Parts: sequence; structure tokens; C-alpha cells
Amino acid sequence: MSPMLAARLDFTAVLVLSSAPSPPSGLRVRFSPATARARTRSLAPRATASATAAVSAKPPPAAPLTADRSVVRIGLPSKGRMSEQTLSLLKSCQLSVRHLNPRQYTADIPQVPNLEVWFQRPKDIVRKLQSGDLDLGIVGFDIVSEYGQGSDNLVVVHDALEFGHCRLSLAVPKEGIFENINSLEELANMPEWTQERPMRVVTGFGYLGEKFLRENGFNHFSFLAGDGALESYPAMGMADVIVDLVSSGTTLRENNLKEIEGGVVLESQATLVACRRSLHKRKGVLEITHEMLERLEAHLTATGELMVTANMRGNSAEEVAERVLSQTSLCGLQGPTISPVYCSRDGKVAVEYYAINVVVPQKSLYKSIQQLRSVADAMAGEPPPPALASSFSLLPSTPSPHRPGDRQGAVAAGSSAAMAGSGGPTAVATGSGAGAARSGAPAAANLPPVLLASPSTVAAWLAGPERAIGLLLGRGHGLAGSGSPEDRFGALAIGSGAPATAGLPSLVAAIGFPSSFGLAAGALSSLAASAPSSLSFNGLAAATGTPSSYPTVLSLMPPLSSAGTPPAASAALPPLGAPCVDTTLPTAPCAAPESSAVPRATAPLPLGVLGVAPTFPLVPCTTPESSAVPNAAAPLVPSMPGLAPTFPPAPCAALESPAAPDTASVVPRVATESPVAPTFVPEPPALPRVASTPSSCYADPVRVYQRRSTVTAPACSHDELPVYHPPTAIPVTLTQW
Ligand SMILES: Nc1ncnc2c1ncn2[C@@H]1O[C@H](COP(=O)(O)OP(=O)(O)OP(=O)(O)O)[C@@H](O)[C@H]1O
Ligand SMILES: O=P(O)(O)OC[C@H]1O[C@H](OP(=O)(O)OP(=O)(O)O)[C@H](O)[C@@H]1O
Repeated sequence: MSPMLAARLDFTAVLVLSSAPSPPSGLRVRFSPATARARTRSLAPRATASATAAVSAKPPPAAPLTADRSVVRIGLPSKGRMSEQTLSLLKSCQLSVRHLNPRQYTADIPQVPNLEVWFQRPKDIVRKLQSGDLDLGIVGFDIVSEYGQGSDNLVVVHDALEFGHCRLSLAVPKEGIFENINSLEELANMPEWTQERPMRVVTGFGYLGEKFLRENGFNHFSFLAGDGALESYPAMGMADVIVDLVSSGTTLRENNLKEIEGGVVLESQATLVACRRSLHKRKGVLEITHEMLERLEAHLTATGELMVTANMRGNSAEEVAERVLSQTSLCGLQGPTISPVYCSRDGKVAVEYYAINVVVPQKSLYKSIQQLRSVADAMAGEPPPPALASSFSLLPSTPSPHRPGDRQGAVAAGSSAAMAGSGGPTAVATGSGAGAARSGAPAAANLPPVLLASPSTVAAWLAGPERAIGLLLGRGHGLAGSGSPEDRFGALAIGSGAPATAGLPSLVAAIGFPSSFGLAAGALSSLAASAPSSLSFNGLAAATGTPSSYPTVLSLMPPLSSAGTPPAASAALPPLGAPCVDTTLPTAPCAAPESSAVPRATAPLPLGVLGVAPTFPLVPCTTPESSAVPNAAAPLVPSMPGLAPTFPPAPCAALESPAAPDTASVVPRVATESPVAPTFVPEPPALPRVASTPSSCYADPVRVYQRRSTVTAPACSHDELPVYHPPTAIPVTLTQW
């Protein structure tokens, strides 16, 4: 084995970034061999041990940095499947790439003035990072590993940008001499492979492929380089096995190939990579890297979180806080924000309700809402509501008539007595995206609830105690899916576990996930077409348009009353493609409590989920001295509204003349379309200074980032180079509208 192959993959050196606005001389880039070694070990689960262990550490190329270049350069994929997602990720981080002339390869990012974007083929990005012609780049880890070949001059500063997931895998034909070959070991020991007749491998990853085979005991193999359609080579008799990228596995299956145990060479996804020499030497690279990491981390951390807003009665914010904090799913990142909701009572300002804003993991949204409801009921002196499955309200058994004029792809189903009696699904309604599920619409007044979310979220709901009714759109997105577990859920999964006589759960939700929206719309159309006759479909709007018109918004319907009080029938469907921040679904009439015709039991707990809340972690760890230094993330903060509207309204009157300025400028749709009691969330307090950590940890203010997957060590474990700090310090949220 060559020394090159025997060396280690060492992309994992830490990047030390200064948060202090000190002059460049004060910035330190330091790489700790010890720390890097530790990282390498902890990388093993992501890149298989063999791959991790043997990418060589070639000496860094001696290419000098171009003396006259003062601008920092980042390389982005010019085409292919990574290209669009890269731009979209950056946009989500408020780093919009301005590509004025599509014929040119350069662009800029207005938010980062000294940064020049160069669109390049991914492999060229890696090559140019090595040579120092690019300073930063976004490419798949597979490409970094193959073309970087362990170069010391490459630093993967963020290894999990959460797109472009795939694996580099060895696959063999399902039949013939491979029929009983199911593991790498069995493959290596096949008597067929001799020096004269080696195993022929076709791949576009010659470096990683060869290293992998050598490390796994293969003695007789030969390589054939191929660029595309590698799955055809075995059938054509040109190769015995392939080493290629796999994501869904469909191409392999369709070409009669199979993966085998131990055959994964490398797990990959998009990464942010930097040129080490640039980080050291080129002015501005460190700061820009720092800023990009800040934004990426903020966005990625927040995508699994939702901000839930609810109004509930209470005597004081503290009392509400105590109750809310007693619930396991309502503790937020640091705790809920609780603020008074001002209503007008007899011409005076009164506070009877409090708005709770709390960040919850998307996965436990359902649980959180149940807990909120139970807290709200307890506050009102009532027993907590039953679990969701038994809190369904009975619906009229007559199916709602089909409305011919409804929009395409829109679908919702009323319940039917037949279904309720069958023990099968009691009802289903589906709505798609962007708050389009509008059970409050006249023809949809009897509609059951909608739960539409990403497959994994719905799967969690279905599997959870609530046994929610749901339409799960699996990968197959056929309504009668089969095959993989996800495909099995691709079928309509409704009413599981709901009592046969039950009507509907009290929750209506529609989530528009840009990523799965097309899928959702397709499945909804199929559902409409293939619906059993016992279901009838009413029109619920399915928003269409570009992904950007789907705010990730979840609209929640207040509970139907136990007496079956339908939702107010006043809400009109939003126009197609409208940005639907659909919060206008009050069930109770807006009235002062004393005059309310609606018994307390039916009064809604108004809920709204404000969508993805990117959380901007501020500087996680500094020396005490640095607390005098403005936080590096601070400039991000003032642009955030920090105001979470509450909706729908708490029962109250005199909304026409709010007693205090309203929040219309913040949330115009809510203010104009919904009779919302104004809620005043105090201005966010002045940003606290960065939390201090024991000074023994640091010599000066530093922030260290490295590959996310290696975040295992405690915060301050190294005398000089503290490892990555999980960004939990000071969450600041931005709600996307
Ligand atoms: N199923 C997949 N097949 C190939 N690449 C995938 C897959 N899923 C994610 N990726 C990521 O996308 C990158 C390849 O994208 P794409 O094939 O568009 O790139 P490219 O460099 O333009 O390809 P080519 O060199 O074949 O033109 C891979 O390097 C990998 O990181
Ligand atoms: O597991 P799957 O989801 O089926 O994806 C795997 C396929 O995708 C890629 O090919 P690509 O579409 O880039 O075309 P190519 O073969 O020409 O490279 C890869 O080379 C596989 O062939």
C-alpha cells in the first residue's frame, strides 16, 4: 500500500474563529493535530471506517495565493442536482445569490460585500480550493473526498448542510454468480477472482473505490472509469460490480443490482469546504466563513422547530408560566415567552389572556398542542381535555356535497356513517399547504380535520398515542403504496385507532413543505380521483405556485365543540397561490366572556403555529473579557421582528377600537383579515452579552466550528482549542412570513 493510501483523512481540523472585531493580526487560525485526530475518530460513523482511515494526507499544494486578489471567492455548483438546492439553502440563510447574467460564471451576495461567487463544476470547486483559486465552496462530501484525496489544504468547516444526501456504495448483480453473495466478505472471497481474471469494477470514484477495496481484503480487482449510467455496465458484460452513488436505490433496483452488507464506501451530503491556506492568509476569509457558519447553523438548527403561539387565560404571566413549564413539551429552547394580551373591557384595557410563544420540535408538535390545551383548560378550572383520539367530535353523517367548482387538486372528505360504523377510517380531510385547509369555509363546515405534513412527521403522529388521522405521503406517493416502509405509509392512513363512532379530531392543520409540496399535491389529486364513494370531497384549496409561495405555516383549527358546534362558516378560501398565513378560523364568536353564547367548553384555545423559526444562536462561548465586545451575531438581530402575533382571537370585544397600537405593520394579513385581539409582545430586551464561560477555557474569544457530526466533546475540553459549542446560547427567532 502506498504511503499516500495509508495516511488518514484529515478534513477535520478545527477552525478557530474570533468573534472579536479585532484586526486581522488578532485573528488566529490554529489547527491542533491532537484535536484533529480525535475528530477523525469520531467521524467514523459517517464515512465508513475504512474510508476514513485511508484517504491520504498529501502535502498541501504549494500554489501561492494570488497576491493581488483582495476579494474572497466561494465556488458553488454550476449545474446538476446540487446547484438549485445550494442557492435555496443560501437564500434561507438570507444570503441570496445575485446572478445577473446567467451566461457568466460570477455572481455576488449583496449581504456579504467582499464575497465573489463562482459557479463551477463540483469537482473543479475542490480542485480550485486546493490550489487556492477559491477560498470557500459548497460541494458534496463524496466529491471532496474523491478529488481532495485527503489534502491537508482542505478543511470541511460544515459537514452537514442537510441536502444532497447519498451514499457511495458497492453493488453487485442480483443473479448469476452473485445470487448468494450478500456481504463484502463473501464478495472478497469469491473464488472467481484471480490475478488473471480480477473483479472488474466500474466507478467514477477511482480513488475512494480502490482504497475501499484494498482495505477490505480484495486482492484481485481492476478498475474501469465511467461517468454515468454505471448501472448498465454489468448487464452489458463490461463490469462485474459497480461503485456508484445511491440515494433512493431505485436505479439499482431497476437494473437488477443490489447493495451488500458492508458495501457502503462513504455517506455523503453537501458540505461547506474551505481552503486552509486562505483561512490562514487571506484577509476576510475567516470572517466570511464565520458569518456563513453562523447563518447556516442558525437555519439548520431551526428547520426542525416550530414556534407555537397560543392565548390562554390567566391571572398573571407567572401563573401561566408555571403551568406551561410543568409540561414536558413546552419548555422551548430556554423557556416560553409569555406576554399579556390586551383587550378592551367597558372602554378600559384589560388583561385576561396571555400569549404563549414557545418553540417546539416539529416532531412533538402534536404533543405540545395537547399539552397547551390541557394547560389552558386547567387554567379555566376545567378538567383537561381527553386525548386527541377521544376528543373527536361527532359529525353529521351526511357527506358534504361535492362542489364542482372547486380548485384543482383540492380535496377534503366529509365523514360518513358507513365509515364510522365500519371501524375503518371515520373521516378524512386533506388539505395541502400554506394554510389551504379551510374547514371554516361554508361548504366545508363539517369537514374533518386535516393533518398534512412531511411523511416522517405524520408517521410520528400516526404512531403516537394520538393515533391521528392522517394522509401520509410516502416516497411512492401512490395511494396504495407498497414496498419500503415509507411506501407502505404512502397509502392513505386514516382513522387508525380512532373510535368507530368518533367524528373528528379537533385539529386542523395544513403544512406546506416546499420540499414535499409537489408530492402532496399529486397525491391529493389522486385521492380525489380514487376516493371511495363513501367519502365525498369538498373543495379545499390546494395552493399552487412556486415553492416560495408556500410559507411553512401550519394553521390550526380550534376544537369543535363537544356539542358538535361547527366552525364558523365565515372564512373564505384564499385565492390560489396566495401567501396563506391562514389564521382566520375562530370557532367562537368574538364576544366578551360574560356575553358569550358559547359555553366555556367550546371556547377555543386559539393556536397558531408560525412556521419555521430559524434560531440564531449567538456567540456560544467567550472569555469574560469578551463580553464587552458586541456579539458577532448581533447585526442579525435587529432585523427580526421578535413579534409573534397571536391568533385566532381570544374571545373579546371592541376590536374595532383597540386600546393600544396594533401589530398591523408586522402581520398585515392577520391584522386586516382576522379579528385579532392585539397582542403586545414587549420589544426584545437588549441583547444580553455573550454568556461567559470559565476563563480557563480560553485565552481569547474564540468560536470553533468543525464538522457537525463530530460534535461530541464537551464544550471546553482542550486547553487551547475548545471544540465546537452547540449553539444553544441565546436563541433569537425569526418567523418567516
Ligand atoms: N442519487 C444521486 N446521484 C448522484 N449524486 C447525488 C445523488 N444524490 C445526491 N447527490 C450529490 O449530487 C452530486 C452530483 O450532482 P450532479 O450529478 O448533478 O453533479 P455533476 O458533478 O454535475 O455530475 P456530472 O459530473 O455527472 O455532470 C454528488 O456529488 C452528490 O454529492
Ligand atoms: O439511488 P437513486 O435515487 O436511483 O440515484 C442513483 C443514481 O443517480 C445518479 O445518477 P444520475 O441521475 O446523476 O445520472 P448518471 O448515471 O448519468 O450520473 C447515480 O449515478 C445513480 O445512477
